[in-house]
Amino acid sequence: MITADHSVIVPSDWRDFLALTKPRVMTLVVFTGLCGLLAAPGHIHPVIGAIVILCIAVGAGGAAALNQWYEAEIDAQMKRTAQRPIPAGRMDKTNARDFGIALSAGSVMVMGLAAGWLTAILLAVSIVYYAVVYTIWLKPRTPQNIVVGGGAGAFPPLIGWVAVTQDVTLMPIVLFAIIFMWTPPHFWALALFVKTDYAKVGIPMMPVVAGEASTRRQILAYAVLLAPFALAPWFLGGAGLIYAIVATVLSLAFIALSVPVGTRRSVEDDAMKPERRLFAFSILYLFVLFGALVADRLAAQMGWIA
Ligand code: HEM
Ligand SMILES: CC(C)=CCC/C(C)=C/CC/C(C)=C/COP(=O)(O)OP(=O)(O)O
Repeated sequence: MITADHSVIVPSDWRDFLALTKPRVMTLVVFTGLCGLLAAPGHIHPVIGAIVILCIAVGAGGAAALNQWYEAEIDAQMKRTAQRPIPAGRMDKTNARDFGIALSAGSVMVMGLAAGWLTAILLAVSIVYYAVVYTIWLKPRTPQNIVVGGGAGAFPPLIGWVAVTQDVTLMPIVLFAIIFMWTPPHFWALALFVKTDYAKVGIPMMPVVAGEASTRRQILAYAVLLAPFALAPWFLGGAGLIYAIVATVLSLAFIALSVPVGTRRSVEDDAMKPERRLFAFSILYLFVLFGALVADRLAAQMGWIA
């Protein structure tokens, strides 16, 4: 097929549609949603629970497709993103947009019918937050884009929890806050080693606008601030000792890995090892922390701990 600007589109296959949903990033989104659902007090029918998680995955995937539809031109100019289906010429932009809308609308509808409309509204808010508020409004405008926009990725555990309880209480808000505080160090560590790409396309990421030194200090500050949020489920009585121990160890490790990143003055040619290490650990951190929340809850239910 030849498009209006005379570029040739090779027909897409299912792999391209899957790539539009950013499946690797969404594994953690879905995992935190599942943990929110499993850690919530109360009971949900396993089939409904499975539908809830599927809706989070499909909704997040739809939002990611809309993000790539909107950002196709800038993705084409960045090495990291140039091979995505639209910039690589394997997907027509309109198809990507329609796919994103279908997944987003479909997931919200099914969520509403299966788990209630409060849960569906939260899913809809998170989709609009990522695809519109973050992608269209914040990302091209302010270096605080991911601080505010990161809120979108913080919704899944709240959604999973509310699907069970049908109520927004303090615990799911704390889970939201953990991911909210985690996102800046997660992303800025990466932005430090892919900075030149963002600068090229005029995205005002923190290292480009405020400079490396300031970004590094902020990474360390958020890593320290994250610790009390990570421990909050325990001191609020929503999690027990297993969680407290894991959260303490993870928080100390996260701060320890942020110190060399945050205090670094001259960056010798070492391939940004501390930054890469911190980015990789950020992902492990969230998997293990949310996993510990569920393990703690299961252990309490089994009577293994008080
Ligand atoms: C606005 C906030 C965020 C931004 C800007 C961001 C950005 C990124 C980027 C650019 C990557 C590199 C991989 C890629 O190019 O796809 C990445 C990786 C990743 N992100 Fe984030 N992220 C954000 C929030 C989150 C959230 C909330 C989660 C999940 C809770 C998450 C989970 C992951 C995972 C699991 C990876 C590794 C994917 C892989 O192995 O390739 N991110 N993130
Ligand atoms: C349920 C629901 C809707 C969840 C939303 C999940 C969410 C907001 C995840 C954020 C993670 C993500 C893909 C960031 C990429 O940022 P980017 O798009 O700026 O990165 P890019 O430069 O790779 O395009």
